[in-house]
Amino acid sequence: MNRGKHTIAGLYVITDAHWMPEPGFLEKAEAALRGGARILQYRDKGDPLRDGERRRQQAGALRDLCAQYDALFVVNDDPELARAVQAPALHVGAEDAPVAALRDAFGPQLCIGVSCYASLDKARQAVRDGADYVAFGAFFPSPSKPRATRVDLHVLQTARAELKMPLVAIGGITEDNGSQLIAAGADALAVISGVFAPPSVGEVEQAARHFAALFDDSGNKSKE
Ligand SMILES: Cc1ncc(COP(=O)(O)OP(=O)(O)O)c(N)n1
Ligand SMILES: Cc1ncsc1CCOP(=O)(O)O
Ligand SMILES: [Mg+2]
Repeated sequence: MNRGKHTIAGLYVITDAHWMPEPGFLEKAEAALRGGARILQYRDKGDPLRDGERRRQQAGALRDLCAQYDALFVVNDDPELARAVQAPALHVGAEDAPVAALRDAFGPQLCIGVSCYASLDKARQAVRDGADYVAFGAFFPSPSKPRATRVDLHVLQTARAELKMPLVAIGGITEDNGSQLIAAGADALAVISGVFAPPSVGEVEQAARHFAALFDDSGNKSKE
């Protein structure tokens, strides 16, 4: 499905300050885009007030990078930051602003993604409230968020059968286990450590390339 000119499909990478320390943060992000990531989320768990300037700088740089690679840029959690850098997309979860209020405040142009964990009811509500995609997970143990709710594959299969909405899978996704999520109905795989844990930009690009190839092998789901 499209929001503007972007399709919610393919490799969806999420930044992480632990795996992407400065210096080198932007270089790793660009390596993932070079490797074929179609969506990039800026996820920074710093304090929006204390770290505001750094967050605006990093988000602005990532927005420009995504435009250069024709990838969708997503801000996590923070509607003010999304507005400040004119991000085309925002991702929210249970502790963040409600989708209906965001849709009212931002209008139809903003792409809004919603975390639904293991809950089909949350996904149904998100669809009613105007979400553009829903995310389920964690499907596997996550090195980046070890306490994340675990989700069974059948939740994704049921969502696929019921919802006419792009589905994103997240949590402990690797080059080895990703294809079963695509087979179960995921349109996009959201990945942190599987792409960004390797120390060098060359390895990050290579990891992204391997994830992106999972979509080519499964009927070109990443293409229109
Ligand atoms: C694509 C995607 N899916 C899920 C999440 C998790 O969102 P949330 O539950 O709000 O947790 P935090 O990421 O904010 O810690 C996500 N960010 N992206
Ligand atoms: C933000 C988030 N929400 C559920 S799992 C997760 C982290 C995913 O990171 P990784 O790909 O390293 O498991
Ligand atoms: Mg959140």
